[in-house]
Amino acid sequence: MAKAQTPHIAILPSPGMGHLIPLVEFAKRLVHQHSFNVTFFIPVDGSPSKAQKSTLGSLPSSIDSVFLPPVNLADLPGDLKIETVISLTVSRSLPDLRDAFKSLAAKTKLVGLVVDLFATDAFDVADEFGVSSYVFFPSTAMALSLFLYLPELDKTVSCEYRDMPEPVRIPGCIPVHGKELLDPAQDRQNDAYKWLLHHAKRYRLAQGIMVNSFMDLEGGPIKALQESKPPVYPVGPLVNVGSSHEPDGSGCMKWLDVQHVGSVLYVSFGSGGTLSMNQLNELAMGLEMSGQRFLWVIRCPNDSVANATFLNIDSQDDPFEFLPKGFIERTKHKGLVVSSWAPQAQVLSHGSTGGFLTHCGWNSTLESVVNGVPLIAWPLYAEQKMNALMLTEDVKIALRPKRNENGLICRDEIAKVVKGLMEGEEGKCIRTRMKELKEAAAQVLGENGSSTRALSEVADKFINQAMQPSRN
Ligand SMILES: O=c1ccn([C@@H]2O[C@H](COP(=O)(O)OP(=O)(O)O[C@H]3O[C@H](CO)[C@@H](O)[C@H](O)[C@H]3O)[C@@H](O)[C@H]2O)c(=O)[nH]1
Repeated sequence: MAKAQTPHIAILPSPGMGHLIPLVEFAKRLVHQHSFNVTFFIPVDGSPSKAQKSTLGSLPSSIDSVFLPPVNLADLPGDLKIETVISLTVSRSLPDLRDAFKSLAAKTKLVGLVVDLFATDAFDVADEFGVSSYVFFPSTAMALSLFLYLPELDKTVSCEYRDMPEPVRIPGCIPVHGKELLDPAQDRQNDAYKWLLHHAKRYRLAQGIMVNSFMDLEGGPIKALQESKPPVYPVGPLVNVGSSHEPDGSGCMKWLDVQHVGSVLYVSFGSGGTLSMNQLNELAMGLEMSGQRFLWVIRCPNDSVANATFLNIDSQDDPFEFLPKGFIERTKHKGLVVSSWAPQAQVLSHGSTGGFLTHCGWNSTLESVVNGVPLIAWPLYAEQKMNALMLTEDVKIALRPKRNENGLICRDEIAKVVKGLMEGEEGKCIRTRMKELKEAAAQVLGENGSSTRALSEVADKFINQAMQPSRN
């Protein structure tokens, strides 16, 4: 049977909503602006989450999604770092990916595989089918610059990066102290670091790397990346824009509708962030003391890790039980607390939202940028400390509360920073800068904007591959 001629792209996201969401936006653009077909292959180690299913369930018919059979991780020790778990989930899915690739290649013109952060092992499968591999980097150009620089840093530095006396000079970026580098770079003996280095080295094998950022936001690292290989395409900000048809089960939107313009601080720690019991308590008290309106997405506390819900957002316990006694009653005229998940894209685009206290996940940051909402930076894990540094010191669109000597952010500090952002002079400057970036973001994504053009260049590369005689 003759093969359909529409070029087809396979996408393999690393596990985690923060990885899936920007890739879905990327896929929508490939389909709407360049008429490709796309199939997502999703590696999992259990049942897909509700959030994954609803994100993938609402896509246009030219974007298909296939959950690969769940891999078994039961033999692994329970204390593995998230980067190791993610990398092993992908590598153990490769036999199933190979089968899925084979059947897709038999019925379509497969012209490219796009993977993200920790899924470079899938390049081998693409190679077997003569398909080119690309990386979509869902985080900052700064983190990408570090990934590409890491093999050299690894060769030249013998101690732990956190013990280096001098800051690390990532090409094109502001200096970063070793202890602020992303989590898996904090312990070079740990498997998570070995995986990080493994993927970082393999990035050089890609035909191109798309990064979810743009010049006005990250000019320094983007310029540096464009001088290196493989070619880097700044295609961002690609963000979940939400849909007014999404159900408002938590009542967030209805509540926002009756608040004053720009008066509400949205508080959320992304798909995986959790606080310790003590920190949760201080945050509740700090929000109350600030006297500001807030919409808080709350999760059950976790005293040992800060990313407890990263791979499983569907919470079993009731997080409200962990709030200070009487908190909900005392703040009922000022705040709304919702459990586990809110329609964030809609919340950030609502006129009543005037600030965002965020863990600095890059999707959350970009969603705030496209809506012009100023930030309070509260990094927890992954590369979030690097993001917070860049947002406060370099781009200057965030305030950052200070931790005390025990690592806790206390209620007084929280109240001060929240007030500062919502009412103070420092908040005004940040708001102005955010508005400029919002306009710049709209421009780069416009018809002749730089990100639209960068995506067209990538699409041309895929089309060129489609013209080559098929090996699949
Ligand atoms: O209640 C919620 C919470 C989150 N989201 C959405 O989930 C995504 C969360 O993404 P992000 O802010 O990037 O956070 P994480 O899920 O924590 O993302 C992981 O992936 C990012 C991209 O690589 C990294 O920047 C982060 O550090 C890493 O933790 C965003 O689109 C949010 O809109 C919701 O819709 N509702």
